[in-house]
Amino acid sequence: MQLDVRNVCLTYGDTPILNDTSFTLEPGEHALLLGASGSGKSSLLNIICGLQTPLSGSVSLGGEPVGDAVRKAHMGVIFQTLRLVSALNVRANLMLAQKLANGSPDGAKVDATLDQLGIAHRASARPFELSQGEAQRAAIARALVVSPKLLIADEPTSALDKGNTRIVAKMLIDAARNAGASLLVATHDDRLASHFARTLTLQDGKVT
Ligand SMILES: Nc1ncnc2c1ncn2[C@@H]1O[C@H](COP(=O)(O)OP(=O)(O)OP(=O)(O)O)[C@@H](O)[C@H]1O
Repeated sequence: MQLDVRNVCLTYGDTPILNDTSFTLEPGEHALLLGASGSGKSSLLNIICGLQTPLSGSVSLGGEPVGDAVRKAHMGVIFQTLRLVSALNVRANLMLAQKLANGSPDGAKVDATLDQLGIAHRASARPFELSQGEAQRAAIARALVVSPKLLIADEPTSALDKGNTRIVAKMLIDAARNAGASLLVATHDDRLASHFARTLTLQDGKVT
């Protein structure tokens, strides 16, 4: 599904954050969204997910305007703070994501995804019992079990050292490729650029 970001503007109060920003991401394409801290990456991802409304402009996925329904049906999102549900173990977090996406949990897919990401042995653990790396992989698994057409990750490697940064970047790229999903990863970490064929830069409110 093509992601189409069209002439998006956003301000917080009088402060301009996004200034007539446009780009497209083709089906299956992988891109890095690079920008300094505070440049507006998370705000732009929130708008792309339909969690935040821009001042003007539009975002569509596969020709449909984004919103709750499109996000739940077609997007897997890995938030900067992961946002795993602390009352549920890892496996139940993934099942819940499937229920919210299309109402029908698929235990076999959940188990296969945990296995693929190397955390099947932590399926019964609650989020606070996980290491940072395990929690990150659990969040990636949760984004993947809904069979997304677009996988979005916000600063997925901010807490990681160089070795683990490379591992997580490769994990996201492989996972998106296996799922046939497009991938958009936002980061201020330009070390990730070497892993991506395309880099979008967010600067002064514009993506270039
Ligand atoms: N809800 C909000 N109300 C007012 N200002 C906000 C709000 N959310 C973000 N901002 C401000 O807008 C700017 C862009 O924030 P945003 O989180 O989108 O940037 P970012 O590029 O993701 O930053 P980081 O890499 O540090 O996470 C920052 O100056 C931030 O303080």
